Order: sequence, then structure tokens, then C-alpha cells
Amino acid sequence: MTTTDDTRLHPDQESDIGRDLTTLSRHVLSQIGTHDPDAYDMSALMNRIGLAGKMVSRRLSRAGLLEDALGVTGDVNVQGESVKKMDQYANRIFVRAFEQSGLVCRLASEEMEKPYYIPENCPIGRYTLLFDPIDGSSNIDANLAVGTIFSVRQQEGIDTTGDADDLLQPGHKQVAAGYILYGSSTMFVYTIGKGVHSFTLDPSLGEFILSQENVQVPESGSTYSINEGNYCHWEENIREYIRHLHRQPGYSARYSGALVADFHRILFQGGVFLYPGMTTQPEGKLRLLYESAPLAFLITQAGGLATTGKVDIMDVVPPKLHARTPLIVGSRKDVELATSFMK
Ligand SMILES: O=C(COP(=O)(O)O)[C@@H](O)[C@H](O)[C@H](O)COP(=O)(O)O
Ligand SMILES: [Mg+2]
Ligand SMILES: [Mg+2]
Repeated sequence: MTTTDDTRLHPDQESDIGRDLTTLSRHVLSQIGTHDPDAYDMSALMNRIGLAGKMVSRRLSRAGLLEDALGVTGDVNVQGESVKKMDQYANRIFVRAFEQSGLVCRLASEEMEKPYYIPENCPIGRYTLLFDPIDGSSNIDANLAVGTIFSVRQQEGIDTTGDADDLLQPGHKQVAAGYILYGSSTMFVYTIGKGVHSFTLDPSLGEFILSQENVQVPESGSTYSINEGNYCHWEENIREYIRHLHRQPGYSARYSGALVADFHRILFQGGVFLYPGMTTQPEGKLRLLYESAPLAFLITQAGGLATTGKVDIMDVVPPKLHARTPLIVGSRKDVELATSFMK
């Protein structure tokens, strides 16, 4: 007679039992290390960003099957760029996620000319969420990677004019920042000033599960990421730097058309991303408050650098909500080499 060992588990079950199941909200709480109301608010805030990200991820994953997911709306946003249906959807999802949260008093995004106020949250909502709902939206219709970038700041002052002028402060004022990358898997990467941590969405659980703690960018890398189609519009010093890289053995160009995706590669594998100013557009393309500053916060927490070529991105004071700035970001040695050409 044969017997079965009821305590023995299938290999899939064994690996589930052995795995680390640290969720995003739990991780934020453990990072803060206290259990006061502020810690729970920050944890809930991150969880809410994660929830909105999951909804965007779900829609992207079925976009080709839905009637209203691909293509443009026909509107032009405050940046003068045509709005994609997914830009509008993601913007609305983030606003909806926070309307019912009691956590955030204002949201400012690439897709909204002025900050969006949630007056019922304002007496208690101390935070402002700044975000780029879909970064790299030209990739959407080609089924390529896109992202969401976010930054959290504490409201300073009463903001009686409703213009959110207190947001016009340097990147050091950020209390949290991160991004969601909608790639071959969906990842959530964040910092609250205590290192950089990455999570991967397990679609079967609907949860972001910790995949790497304390990410450190390599000191140098072999990738440079820049849109060389703009070569003719760069200043001569940038052209000279790129020609210098062309002569170095082992350097590869990688450019996906989505800042988040290119930044993610560099954060994990090293190298440098550049979106410099151009003769036609001296401040470049990227917006400081919800693109460059959050990525600068992340990279500095990971041991790298972010600069305009002249000053540290974290020190830049934006003159207006949607201000742009040149960006050079990545491994310390690669950024130093790039900036040495700009002196
Ligand atoms: O500015 C960006 C796009 O942001 P957006 O989709 O407008 O939120 C970046 O992701 C750039 O799209 C990306 O770096 C490619 O820019 P180009 O090289 O096409 O100008
Ligand atoms: Mg963007
Ligand atoms: Mg965008």
C-alpha cells in the first residue's frame, strides 16, 4: 500500500511560503519606524498612489481591446502638447483616488493648468501631490513602456490666492517622490528620504510586493540616453560631449522615448540620461516640479547625481508651476564627465 505525505507542498506553494511578502504600505510604515498618525498618513498616501497606478496598469494592459484607450482626445494641454486619452484617464484616476482619501489638499499635474483643490481635505490634508500622470505618452499607441512620476510636498502657509505659490521652492522640500513604470511588469519605486525601494506588481495578488530595498545606482555605467535627433539644436558643448562618448569603447546609446523607462534602466544598471537645453528651447523639455525634481530626489538617495549642467536639480527654484529645466541625471562619474564639458 502506498501512502501520501500530506505535509509535502507543490514547488509553487513552497516558493510562495518562502518569499518575502512585504507590501508597499507595510514597507512605508517600517521605513518611518513610528506608528503615529503621520506615518499612517504617508503609508496610506503611497498606497493610494499605488491604487491609481494599478488602475492605469490594468487599462494599459488591455488598451488595444478598449474603445477609448488609445489615440488623442483632440485637446491641447497647458504645455501645448496634444492630450492622449490615456493622459486624461490617468489624470482623472489620480484625482479620484485622492478625492475620497482625506490625505491630499491639492494635486498639480502636467495635464492641469492650475492645481486642483479638494477643499474638504484642506483642513486636515497637509500634502500636495505633484504628478505626471503618463510620462512618455507618445509610446502608448505603440505598446511601449510608459510611466507615472510623482512628488509629495507639504503645504506651507495658507495659500489664500489659490495659486499654490508655496510650491515654487527647491526639490529639497519634497517629502516623498517616485515613479510607476508600466513595462513588461509594473513597478513602483519610491523614496521618503530613507533610500530608494522598488516593488513589483503581482497581478494575481493585486499588490505591489517588495523586490529590491536600498537600490544604489552604480558609480558608472556604459549607457547614455539622449535624443540624438536633437543634435542640430544642441549647444556645441553637448555635441562635443556626445562625440567624445562615440569614441569611447563600450558605450551604448539607449533611448526609449519615456523618461521613466530610461531613468529606470540607469538607476538599476548605471549610466547617464540627458535632456539638455536647446538653441530653440534653452530650458529643454522636462518639467521641474513633477519630472526632474522627483527623479533628482530618487537618484541622490541612490548615490547618483542630477544637475542642469550648472546647478544641482535639487537646488533649482521654479519660477512657475510648469517650469522646465535641462536635466542630466545618473551615475556619479557619468554625470561628472558630462558636466565637465559644460564648464
Ligand atoms: O518629456 C517627456 C514626455 O513626457 P510626457 O509624455 O509629456 O509626460 C519624456 O518622457 C520624453 O518624452 C522623452 O524623454 C522623449 O522625449 P523626446 O526625445 O521625444 O523629446
Ligand atoms: Mg513626462
Ligand atoms: Mg505626461
